[in-house]
Formats: sequence, structure tokens, C-alpha cells
Amino acid sequence: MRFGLQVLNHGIDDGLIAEVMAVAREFFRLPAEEKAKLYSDDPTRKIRLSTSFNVRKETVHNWRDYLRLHCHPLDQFVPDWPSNPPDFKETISSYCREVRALGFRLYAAISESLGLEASYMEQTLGEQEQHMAVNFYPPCPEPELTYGLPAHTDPNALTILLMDQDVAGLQVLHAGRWVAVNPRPGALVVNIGDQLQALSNGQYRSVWHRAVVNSDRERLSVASFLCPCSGVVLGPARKLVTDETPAVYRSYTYDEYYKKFWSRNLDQEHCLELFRT
Ligand SMILES: O=C(O)CCC(=O)C(=O)O
Ligand SMILES: [Fe+2]
Repeated sequence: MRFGLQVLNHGIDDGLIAEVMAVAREFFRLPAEEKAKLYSDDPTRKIRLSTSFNVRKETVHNWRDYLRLHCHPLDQFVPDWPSNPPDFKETISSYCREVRALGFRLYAAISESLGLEASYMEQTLGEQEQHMAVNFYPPCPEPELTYGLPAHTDPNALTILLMDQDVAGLQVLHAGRWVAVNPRPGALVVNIGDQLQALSNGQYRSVWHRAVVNSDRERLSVASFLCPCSGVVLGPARKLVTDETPAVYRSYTYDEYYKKFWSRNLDQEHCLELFRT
């Protein structure tokens, strides 16, 4: 399956995963006045609490609150993270380190599966930024009228998603149909992002996914995004471009891509379509 998968033997301790979900839940239970200090609708902020997807662009809002954090290098960003709940910084930092290492192991496996050097993705994508979205979907009185997150693909390279063990909500588009991804105890969901689709010259597909909400239970998810640095030049790996398989995408910098992504709304055509040769 070349678009997304659930990994079970990921090597991240179950206890740590449970702690991450617990501090995330506690964070969203803080009084609104305390959380309000972190509110911003500016997507360039390195820490911000926001709602919906991109409140500056969209006309229909989504039923989601989220805390977005930059996570690498940790010592640069952690001091500005919430100090309440008290173990937030430590728990989330430990998890960020583990997720990064897992992401790099997945890069090696993906590179080799394409016939590239194991180090190809990691080297090409460069010293990567790592972002996190802690998503909180409150119960929604009219869930048929909106989404938690509408259909989108992730603009980065690879996303590792920790989902609520008790409440389902993620759906992926598979063969033209929306399929629910039911949480499996201890599993992490790995979504291929747009940049791996480009680097693999379309052999890997960044997965269309969305989050639905429900009327009686809140739901949490913690998405970790590995993202190329902004100046990195991206495009199909040279070895994958042949007479039979010409380059599907032109080369571009991640900065150019990311700006394009955030200048649009979700639910439009795949952003990568705008980078075809
Ligand atoms: O909540 C989910 O399961 C999906 C979250 C997601 O797709 C994202 O944060 O990009
Ligand atoms: Fe996503």
C-alpha cells in the first residue's frame, strides 16, 4: 500500500503514548482564558492555538481546535510551549524525539523500496523541521453539517498520526471511496505527504484524508509532521526519471510549495497538481 499505513511495531513506548494523549486532553480542558493567550490566526507563528483550518481564508469553518507547535530543534522551541499542564513540555519533547527517529527509519524503508540508497530521502529532504498539531474535536451538535477537517493531503513529507484510541474519526480516500481508519490499540498511522509523492515521481501517493466529528464524544489526535527546510529544492529523484517514466513534477523549493499551500483553502485540487511539468 503506497499511500498510508498503520504501524504497530514502531518502537514507541505505549506508556509514553498514553501520557501524550493525557497531557493533550488536559491542555484542552484548561480554562478558556488561559488558552486564549496562545490564540493566533497567523500560520507563520511557531506556536499557536487556533480553530478550524485557516480562518483567514475559509468561508465555512470546521469543528476543530488545534495547538500547533514547532518541535525541532527542541531546545529552541520548548521554552515557549505551554507550561500548563506541568508535564506538557517534558512528555511532548520525549514523544517528539521518538517520532523523529521513527520517521527517519520510515524514510530509509521508503527509499529502499524505490531502489534508492537508504539515506536518499533523509539526505535530500535536509535537516528537517518538525511540526505538531494537537487536534481537539469537541462533540458537535450537528456533525452532518461540517467536518473536523475537510479532505486534504498533507503538504509536508511524512506525517505520523497518533489517534484517539476510543473515538474514530479519520477517513482516507481509497479507490474513490471514503474509508474509516479505525483506531487500533498501540498503532500509529503514517500518512505519505505531498513531498514524498514528488520525490518518488508519483510512485508513493500523498493520501487524501479528512476527519469527521460526532455529536456525543470529543476526539483527540496528535499529528507530527516532518517537513523539509524551506530552501530545499524538491522534485522527482533523478534515478526515478527515465524515458518510460518522465518527470511528473518540476523542481521547486519547499518554501514556494508551503506558501502556495497556505494561500489556498483545503478541499481544492491537490496542491501538487500546480507543480506538474
Ligand atoms: O484528526 C485526524 O485524525 C487527522 C488530523 C490531520 O489530518 C492533520 O492534522 O493534518
Ligand atoms: Fe492531515
